[in-house]
Amino acid sequence: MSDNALPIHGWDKDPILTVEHLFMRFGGLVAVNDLSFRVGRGDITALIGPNGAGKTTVFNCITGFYKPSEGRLILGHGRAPTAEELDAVTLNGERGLSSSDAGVYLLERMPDYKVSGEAKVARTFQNIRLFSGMTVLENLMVAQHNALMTASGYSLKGLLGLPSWTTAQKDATERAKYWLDKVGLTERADDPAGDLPYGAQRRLEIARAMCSGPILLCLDEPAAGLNPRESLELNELLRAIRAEHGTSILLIEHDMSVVMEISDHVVVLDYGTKISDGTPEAVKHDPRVVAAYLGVDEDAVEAVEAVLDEATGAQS
Ligand SMILES: Nc1ncnc2c1ncn2[C@@H]1O[C@H](COP(=O)(O)OP(=O)(O)OP(=O)(O)O)[C@@H](O)[C@H]1O
Repeated sequence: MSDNALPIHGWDKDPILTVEHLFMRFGGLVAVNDLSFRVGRGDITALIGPNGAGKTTVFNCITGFYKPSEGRLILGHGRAPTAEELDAVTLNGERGLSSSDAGVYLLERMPDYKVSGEAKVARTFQNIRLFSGMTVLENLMVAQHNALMTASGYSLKGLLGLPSWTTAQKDATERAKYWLDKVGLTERADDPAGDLPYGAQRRLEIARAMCSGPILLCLDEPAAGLNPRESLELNELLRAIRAEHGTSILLIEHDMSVVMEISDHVVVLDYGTKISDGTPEAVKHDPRVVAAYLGVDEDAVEAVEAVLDEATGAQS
């Protein structure tokens, strides 16, 4: 490579998700403005930016809660789709195309339940959305409701107690127990989810998302409201999900220490427009990023400067 050549990043070589020219308009407000970026397969990618930058709107477009005004959202199962496969799906008006070793899905054409069920993209929300009156274990079983309904032939096989149904039910229970253990909540399995402390509810939300077997996990501010010890545990959990399950992770996060600590790739938005895209190291030294945060308020200025100083000090 010559000195002038730009490095080729993993997210460019093997993207699991490619966001192309995404626009989202609410009346006259352009919340997302011609946004393009890639999420690398097996990477932890952070989407950051000041309040109101458009991060949650991007998540809502990716996960089928909003239909984008314009743009293409390409998800590749197994490997990045070839140009021919992509053209075939785009031109024939289909939502997706799958073969034995790969699949390509155009998420902007899919409703939310198909984004989770078929494209295998799971998400958590900025405000916790558990079924607080149900037990911790029941929350994880409900997450697998669609798969269980399919296995039960929409009740008939379940009523008859056919083997395919009993096996599916056993698998769902095992999966729920596995994730309870992973997030350290086995002891609380029979307690109402609403009785858990805040940090445990956040972990349960991640466990619930993982029970649907996603290939891409989208987390909206997973560290919000966590104390420093819980933040460290969250970092470990996300690393384990990536390492042991190969799940790619896209997260929105305001906590810069979490972002800089665990991300492979950071994309920065301001007023709906991408202002920076690169490694955490490159992004944190990008003057456009610092300026965007400095433009928010004094608390943000101090927070950004403190993280920059700490990160720079740690390296020198
Ligand atoms: N359903 C909606 N209708 C109208 N405007 C909306 C809607 N959803 C979001 N917006 C607007 O779009 C812009 C981006 O909002 P969004 O919630 O995506 O930002 P954000 O970066 O996630 O902010 P935060 O960090 O505060 O959560 C804001 O101006 C917001 O008011």
